[in-house]
Amino acid sequence: MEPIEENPWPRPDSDVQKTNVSSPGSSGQDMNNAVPNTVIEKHVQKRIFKIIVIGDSNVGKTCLTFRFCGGSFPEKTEATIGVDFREKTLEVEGEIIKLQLWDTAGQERFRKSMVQHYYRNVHAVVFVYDVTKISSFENLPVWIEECDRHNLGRDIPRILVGNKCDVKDKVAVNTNMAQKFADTHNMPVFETSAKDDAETDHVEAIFMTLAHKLKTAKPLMPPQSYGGAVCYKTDATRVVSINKAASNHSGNVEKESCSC
Ligand SMILES: Nc1nc2c(ncn2[C@@H]2O[C@H](COP(=O)(O)OP(=O)(O)OP(=O)(O)O)[C@@H](O)[C@H]2O)c(=O)[nH]1
Repeated sequence: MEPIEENPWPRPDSDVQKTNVSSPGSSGQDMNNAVPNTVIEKHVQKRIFKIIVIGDSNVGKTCLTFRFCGGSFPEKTEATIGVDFREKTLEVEGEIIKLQLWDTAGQERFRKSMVQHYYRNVHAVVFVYDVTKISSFENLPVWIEECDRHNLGRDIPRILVGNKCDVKDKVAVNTNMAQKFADTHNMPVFETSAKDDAETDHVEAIFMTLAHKLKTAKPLMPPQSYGGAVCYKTDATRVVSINKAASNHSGNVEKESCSC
């Protein structure tokens, strides 16, 4: 028997719960009396938020995103070429949302042709510096400038993360400096370590803070698709219709996507 689809638009990013419903006493061998298993697929629509993670090479962008999405510190990393994607689905105040983290290359030579793509339809930005390397902190204005150059609205949530706090004897950027900079640029600052297992919850909390901001943020974007994912417009009307579909599984949500 064909699967019953409650939502006519299966999407690569949808959560699919498969429930096998079989009749008690049925046997796969007696096909006349058997009630074959029916697979009910429930596709839960969810909002996807694109977050770009930027900062100098070697500050730990890959490790931070890996820690958040994978729950561990990668044993070995190599310089990111272009961009890597990591995703995590979260429940925020009753709504299932997906954070799509774009781990961008810090090295100029690995960024060149990709930069336009990073900045398209961004919902939030994470600036990362290395607390043990002053130059990575001093370069932050360059990264902010790059955001401005690509017309990233000032209303888009931004956070600052000082990484590698586990290397306590080599701290070159103290908390006061970081806080002052963050205040000037109107964003919260977090100091953490992707490496230290004891900081796992803290890394999680940082991204959760962002997720909360995004959930309550004012709608900005038309629906877009990229990398196989579909991102929905976050205007109030849209949110209502997505939430409704998610809660009653009626599936009658207009699917929108575009190429960008
Ligand atoms: N001690 C310590 N080392 C870290 C931490 N995070 C990352 N590293 C190390 O820093 C180096 C660079 O980490 P990556 O995550 O690859 O840095 P990146 O910012 O993604 O670098 P690019 O891809 O070149 O932009 C690696 O050797 C990591 O093991 C941390 O919290 N503490």
